[in-house]
Amino acid sequence: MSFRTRIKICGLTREEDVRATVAAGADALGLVFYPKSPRYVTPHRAGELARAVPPFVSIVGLFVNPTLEEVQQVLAEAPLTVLQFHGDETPEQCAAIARAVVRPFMRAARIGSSTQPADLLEYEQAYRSASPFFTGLLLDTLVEEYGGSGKVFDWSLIPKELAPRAVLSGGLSVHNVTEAVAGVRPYAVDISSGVEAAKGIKDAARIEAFIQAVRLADATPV
Ligand SMILES: O=C(O)c1ccccc1N[C@@H]1O[C@H](COP(=O)(O)O)[C@@H](O)[C@H]1O
Repeated sequence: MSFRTRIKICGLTREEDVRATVAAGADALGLVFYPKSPRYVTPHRAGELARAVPPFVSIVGLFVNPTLEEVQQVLAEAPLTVLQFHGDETPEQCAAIARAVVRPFMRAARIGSSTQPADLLEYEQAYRSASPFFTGLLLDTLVEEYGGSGKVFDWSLIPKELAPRAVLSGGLSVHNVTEAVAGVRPYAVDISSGVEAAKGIKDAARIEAFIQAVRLADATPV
């Protein structure tokens, strides 16, 4: 039996993109609450988009260095399943927010040329020991802006033991995701710019092709 890599499509801003993401078979969709992102949605808009999400599809709220009040404002309007911290949040800050709002969280690890595989295991351990609400690392590329860059990092830096519990992101697309999944075997993949027609505007055909490409890798023997 082959493993089914989980798939998150991030940065949705329109109902039609939510519907296309769900119809294509994604496990999760991401809403961005970082005001400087071209994919930013207000808490109210997030609530509207969430109405198009059926049961068993997770809604991930992406935050960059939020205050507890900002997260609470979103949760007052939109039923987020999981929080994604994608800034400079310490283990203690993530733990405090997650505990206060009673939500599991993922933490982005931004990987650059000087990152060592052991750094990632240490980083994961720091968040794991800080909170029972920590569910895993999301591996992204270190760039000047916080994320959504469409840039790939060196996947060989991912420790073999970390991959099955990590979310792989950063510059994924239909062109490289089969190789990424077959080579890294992550728990999940996450994509934003690679399935866009323009920033914040998703393309249904690209979402579908991306998911097919992941399933192709899932069917490839390890
Ligand atoms: O999407 C954004 O605008 C964004 C803003 C701030 C932090 C993270 C952001 N997106 C996340 O970045 C990674 C990689 O995205 P891409 O596929 O390379 O475009 C992904 O996890 C998004 O959720």
